[in-house]
Amino acid sequence: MTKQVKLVLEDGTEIQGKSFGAFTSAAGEVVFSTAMTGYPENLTDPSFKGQILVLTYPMVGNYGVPGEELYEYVSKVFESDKIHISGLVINYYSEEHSHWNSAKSLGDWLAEYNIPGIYDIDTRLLTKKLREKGAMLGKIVAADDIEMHDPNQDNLVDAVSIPEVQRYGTGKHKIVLVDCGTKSNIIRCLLQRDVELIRVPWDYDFNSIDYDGLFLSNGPGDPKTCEPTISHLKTAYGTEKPIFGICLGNQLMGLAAGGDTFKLKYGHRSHNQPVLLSGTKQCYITSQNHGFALDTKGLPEEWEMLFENLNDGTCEGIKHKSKPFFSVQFHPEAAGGPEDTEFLFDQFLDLVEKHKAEQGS
Ligand SMILES: NC(=O)CC[C@H](N)C(=O)O
Repeated sequence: MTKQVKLVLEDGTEIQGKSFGAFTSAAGEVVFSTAMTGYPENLTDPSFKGQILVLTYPMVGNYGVPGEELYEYVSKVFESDKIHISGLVINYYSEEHSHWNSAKSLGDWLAEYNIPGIYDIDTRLLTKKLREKGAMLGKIVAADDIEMHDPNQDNLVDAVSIPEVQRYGTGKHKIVLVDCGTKSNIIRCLLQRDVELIRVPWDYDFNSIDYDGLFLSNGPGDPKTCEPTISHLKTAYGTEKPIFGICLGNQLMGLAAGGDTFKLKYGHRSHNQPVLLSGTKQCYITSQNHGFALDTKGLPEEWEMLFENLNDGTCEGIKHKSKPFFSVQFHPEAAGGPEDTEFLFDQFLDLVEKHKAEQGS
């Protein structure tokens, strides 16, 4: 028999729903995503660590969850090796699942990782509330009540990064990937481009490595908790070697440059965020998942805005005016989709190639 559970928000709202996945209580920050597909990718994206995810798309679970498959060293289908959300809130849970690569149901997959799901919730009404009041703390309450918990107080990046250096691939460009909670598709996108990859923990001093290019990954929580990474990045800015950052990586690059970050009211989480390339009329549709943004006002002269969000005018990327350093707030690797901005990986590797040619190496 289906068990009753409730969703409780910090403003006192209580909504009754039905349990699927694990029948357990969980607390976190309640955020919404308007993406229509991609729950296997989203649930395993380490940037969602500590968050209870509300999906506005009304029917969820109907294409099941794929079986694990490897792409060289990392998962081919998921964005990491486990589910990172704290809980899932949906409207209609499809008990039936059918797809060519479906191996299990969404409910069974959540239960495997002891993550609660709640369905029969009017997720669009809930989203309107979150848009009005902003992202809120909340909890899914099963048998036992628990305390609210603000994940942004924790060092979430440390919880999802790797404990020690890992090396992948044998390409001609040596790229250091600073793992603040990297999505697997960043690794796949780099390995498809003639790269030897050195994946290092978030607080590792990568300046001790003789790399050709530096890559800053996405990751969960408040970027200001990444003090060691910001400090190492400041040292890397003293060189001319190419640097590329994505999402949390963009925020860290901005902070290291002297800028500031702030929390957005309810964040950008969807697969259809329009961004404008500065100085052009070229708009790209991008995949996004972030709750903080970079404030460009405080950025020094040598830096400029690279992309702007056309919904709310926030910064979607920055670049250095003379050195090969750039970063984007959206996800060019974009699993699951759209892949329109994947060319940015090629631009990064072109900068690496050019810099090496200039150095005669
Ligand atoms: N996807 C990400 O890297 C998210 C970055 C940061 N944790 C934010 O929410 O803004």
